[in-house]
Amino acid sequence: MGYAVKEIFYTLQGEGQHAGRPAVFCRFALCNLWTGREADRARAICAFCDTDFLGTDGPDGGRFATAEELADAVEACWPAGFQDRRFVVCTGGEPLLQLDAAAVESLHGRGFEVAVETNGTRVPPQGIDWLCVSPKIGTELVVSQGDELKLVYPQEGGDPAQFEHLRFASFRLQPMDCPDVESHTRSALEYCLAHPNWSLSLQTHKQLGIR
Ligand SMILES: C[S@@+](CC[C@H](N)C(=O)[O-])C[C@H]1O[C@@H](n2cnc3c(N)ncnc32)[C@H](O)[C@@H]1O
Ligand SMILES: Nc1nc2[nH]cc(C(=O)O)c2c(=O)[nH]1
Ligand code: SF4
Ligand SMILES: [Mg+2]
Repeated sequence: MGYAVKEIFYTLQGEGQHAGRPAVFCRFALCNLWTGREADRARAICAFCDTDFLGTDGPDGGRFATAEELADAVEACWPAGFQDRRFVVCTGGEPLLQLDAAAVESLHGRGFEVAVETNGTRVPPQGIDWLCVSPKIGTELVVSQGDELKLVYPQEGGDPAQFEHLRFASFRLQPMDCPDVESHTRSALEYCLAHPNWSLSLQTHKQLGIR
């Protein structure tokens, strides 16, 4: 079987509670809510995606036959000589189409804390250290607990209140990046001010001009 990975890179986590923290990003290929092809975007279940996850041709991307090979590739991106506070963010595409307990275990074996960014439509494997769920309106959410619920805002039919009963340690609104991002940022921050159980998540890597 193995793992199809678009790219692996070292950067700062740009979003959510860990924003600013150095991390290796492992971007898995494929998603269940969009093919990744621009021609299909308009009819995709998730049509606002800001990411190219198609194929395995990105920097340090490829097909990894085993969990150990995948973990080797992640470890190779962490600065040499630093053993502590190793952090990997598994994203995509939808990482939970591929990330399994064996991969989490191999990453743990190399000292990585394992974070996942998921759309919440697939059951996560055991052992994940930080679970960030970003629900997409019109899909069935099968993950009802985690560390962070990060809702892209606004989404049609996506009243944040519908998620508040779920067991997440924090709730965040992330302004939808598109030509209207400024007005979306304004409305997200106004929502947070009026509903202080929600916090704002900005995509700081885009402001910083890093990956
Ligand atoms: C590209 S997705 C990959 C992980 C997973 N498929 C998911 O949707 O959570 C990573 C994060 O970017 C967010 N995102 C995607 N497109 C966005 C956009 N146009 N504006 C703001 N956030 C976006 C997603 O909601 C998710 O939190
Ligand atoms: N720097 C940086 N932070 C991120 N946080 C979540 C991302 C993602 O695409 O999942 C992302 C990303 O693509 N880059
Ligand atoms: S679920 Fe995530 S990766 Fe898939 S299309 Fe939506 S934002 Fe992109
Ligand atoms: Mg991104």
